Amino acid sequence: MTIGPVDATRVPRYAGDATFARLPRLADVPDADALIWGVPFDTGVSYRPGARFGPGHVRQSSRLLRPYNPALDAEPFAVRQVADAGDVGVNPFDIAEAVATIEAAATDLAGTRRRLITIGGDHTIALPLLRVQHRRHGPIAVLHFDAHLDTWDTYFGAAHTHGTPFRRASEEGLVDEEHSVHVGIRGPLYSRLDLDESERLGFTAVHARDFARASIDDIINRVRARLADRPVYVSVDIDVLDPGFAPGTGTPEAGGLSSRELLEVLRGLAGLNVVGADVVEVAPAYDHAEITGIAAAHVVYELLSVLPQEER
Ligand SMILES: N=C(N)NCCCC(=O)O
Ligand SMILES: [Zn+2]
Ligand SMILES: [Zn+2]
Repeated sequence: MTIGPVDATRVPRYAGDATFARLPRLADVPDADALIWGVPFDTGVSYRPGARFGPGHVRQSSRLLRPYNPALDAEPFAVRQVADAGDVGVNPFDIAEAVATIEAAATDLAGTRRRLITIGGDHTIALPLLRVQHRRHGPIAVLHFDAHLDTWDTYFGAAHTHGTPFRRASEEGLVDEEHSVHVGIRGPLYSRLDLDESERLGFTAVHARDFARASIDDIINRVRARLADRPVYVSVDIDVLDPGFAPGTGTPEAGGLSSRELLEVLRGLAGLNVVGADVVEVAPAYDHAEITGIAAAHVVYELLSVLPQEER
């Protein structure tokens, strides 16, 4: 038996602590197979700040989630123990120190077998999270949902920013270069070389405009063929969604995915070896009516729903 969320038929959803989905805290369970935790860090942003408030906002927006997922016939909180591990305290004034702190905290939390779903924070945090996965699994098939490539080199000379984590990860050998893919890419680039560079670093791309022509099943097939049977890390930048579906983010780009499209592609990952995930770039100051927070909460819920069953 797992300890699940607070029962919403007994305690109204709006009452009490906002852990993710009203799940127990890590300290309140004997052990956990999967953890939701927050990394409130946004010193790596190039435009609108505020993703440091993402974890609290996504938790607040997750109060309405229910235990049964009909789309996958799944009970994500019953088949494994899921707990909320709270937030890590990171230095907002020193990016290198923050990256090291995140790596150490993720290593501790993951232990030898727990799967981590991390709520950001800006996209800088994907680098230390991928280092932890690489130590456990070797090169990782990265499934990266984003409007942006995030394979740029530096900003103002800074190597660790939210536009550069996947270049650093590829340079460090963390990325399985035969099995990684961006989904949702769109918008103006600095140069046509940006796309070539991203391919050289190991990423193919499903562009946002492909969703206008291909079916969701075609897209899922393309993604699954690329990921094959490798350990998969899923990094979801909420700006992969159209600004109409996710206004609360720092670098919005027109012409993105609908929430329905993103959730369907995530459901299409069932059966793959998803070893961990993050959901980043939720900046509540630009959100309205929790639109972005609710989308992010559902993304986390679908990710939990496709995690492989643990052997306990
Ligand atoms: N990772 C996110 N959300 N954005 C990267 C944008 C980098 C730029 O300002 O060109
Ligand atoms: Zn982005
Ligand atoms: Zn990003």
